[in-house]
Amino acid sequence: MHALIVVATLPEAERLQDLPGARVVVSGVGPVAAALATAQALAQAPAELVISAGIGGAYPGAGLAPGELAVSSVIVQADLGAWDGPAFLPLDTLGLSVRPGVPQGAQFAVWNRAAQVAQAAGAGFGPALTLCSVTGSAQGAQALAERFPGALCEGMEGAGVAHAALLAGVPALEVRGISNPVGPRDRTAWQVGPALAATRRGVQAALAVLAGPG
Ligand SMILES: O=C(O)c1cccc(C(=O)CC[C@H]2O[C@@H](n3cnc4c(=O)[nH]cnc43)[C@H](O)[C@@H]2O)c1
Repeated sequence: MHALIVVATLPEAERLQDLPGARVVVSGVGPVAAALATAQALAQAPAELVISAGIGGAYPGAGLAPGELAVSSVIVQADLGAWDGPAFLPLDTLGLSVRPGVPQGAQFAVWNRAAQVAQAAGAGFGPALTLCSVTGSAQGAQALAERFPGALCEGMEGAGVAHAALLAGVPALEVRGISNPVGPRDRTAWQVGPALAATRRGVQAALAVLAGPG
């Protein structure tokens, strides 16, 4: 069996397609596209591990510069909940679940060897947040970092992949090569090349851990 690697875009896939033991699927951008593509891919062929991989932003205080790597300790759909004035109420606080009849808030557990992957790759290890839109202000970044202490990075697909993997009974992991700091939008400063290289390093480490002794 192989690992299923789900990426949002073709340039992200092109840097991973030659890796032995990996089946790479391009989902399109966002958690819905990522969940649908993951579910479809797992229905077509089973996988031992599903990896949500790609470029992402690093929160201030995460200690990750562009070109460095984040590996998820937990995957969180950070915008799933309700605003009560200035207060954000997460799904579980509201007594709601993403799975009928089963308590499941917006936090998805990851593969039990995720820490080993982070160590092998020299990556940061912490919560990976998923949002439906790129955060574009210092206040927004600060608020998310406060709401999710220790949050390392943000992307737009991880929780969708993790949700589909959970329903299929397959462990999930997110690896993000850092392209930008989360904060005021400055697309010209994004370091996409180094971020793609870091993403590849993270996927390679995960595949090596998967192939190694359990
Ligand atoms: O703002 C633009 O002009 C622009 C042009 C091309 C692409 C974008 C994106 O936002 C790409 C989103 C894509 O990349 C991931 N990503 C990378 N950095 C972040 C981030 O700081 N916050 C959220 N997502 C990020 C994301 O997973 C998407 O797949 C913008």
